[in-house]
Amino acid sequence: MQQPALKIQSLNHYYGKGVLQKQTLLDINLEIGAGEFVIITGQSGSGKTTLLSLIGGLRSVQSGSIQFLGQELSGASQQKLTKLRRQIGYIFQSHNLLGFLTAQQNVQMAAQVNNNISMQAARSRSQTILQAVGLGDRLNYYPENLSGGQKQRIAIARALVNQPKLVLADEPTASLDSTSGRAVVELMQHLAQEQMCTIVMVTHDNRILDVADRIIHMEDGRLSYNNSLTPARLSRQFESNT
Ligand SMILES: Nc1ncnc2c1ncn2[C@@H]1O[C@H](COP(=O)(O)OP(=O)(O)OP(=O)(O)O)[C@@H](O)[C@H]1O
Repeated sequence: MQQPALKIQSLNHYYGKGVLQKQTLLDINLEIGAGEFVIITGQSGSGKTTLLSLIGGLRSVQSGSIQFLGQELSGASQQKLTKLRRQIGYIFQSHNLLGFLTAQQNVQMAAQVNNNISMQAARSRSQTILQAVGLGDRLNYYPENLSGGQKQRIAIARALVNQPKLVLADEPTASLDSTSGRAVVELMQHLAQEQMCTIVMVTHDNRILDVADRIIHMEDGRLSYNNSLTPARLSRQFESNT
């Protein structure tokens, strides 16, 4: 069987110390396949962002195990975590673009930070990916002159420019109207399929759930159900069988 992109076993997480300690994640067990698009839903405070940040190597694993492409995150050195993070693209609700850089410079900088590639190659790669997200005519625009949906598309381009194996997205459509939100997730779905990239997305946005292969629900720090047959998965299975 193909190695899963993510394998999470007996994961627990706590905030605070002593009598103030509070358990936020309880015995999470989960496998996510390569190229799978998984959406995590759940009420505010149920632990979604904590889980995402642990998967992304942005927090230390306290108890249990997370394997990303067979590599253990628990107890990993900073050097190893930095290397693993380079294979992950992050997209957050606030796109965190740098206002003094153009669309193209924002993406190019990500390409240059993560790779030992020439400035020329980084420029060309950032132009190509911005064209792919439909912003070929906005390369030299500053974020303040672009719409929310366009800024989020730059954030997607930035997350995907290094062809990561995994994209983690936390509420990427929260600040968008429904049309732009839908366009943004469909674009992620499309690009990720092209690059065989796994996506784990946290969202409260019920209008976009159908793009996922699997929807995972969290409740009070636990996975409460694991629905594996979404319409997107059924149609992908159908396409691969025909
Ligand atoms: N840095 C922190 N220190 C202490 N407690 C925290 C910290 N971050 C989160 N928590 C608590 O852990 C629990 C889970 O938070 P988390 O942000 O993971 O939930 P969430 O499901 O992503 O919520 P939301 O949908 O509101 O973003 C909450 O009770 C929260 O108050």
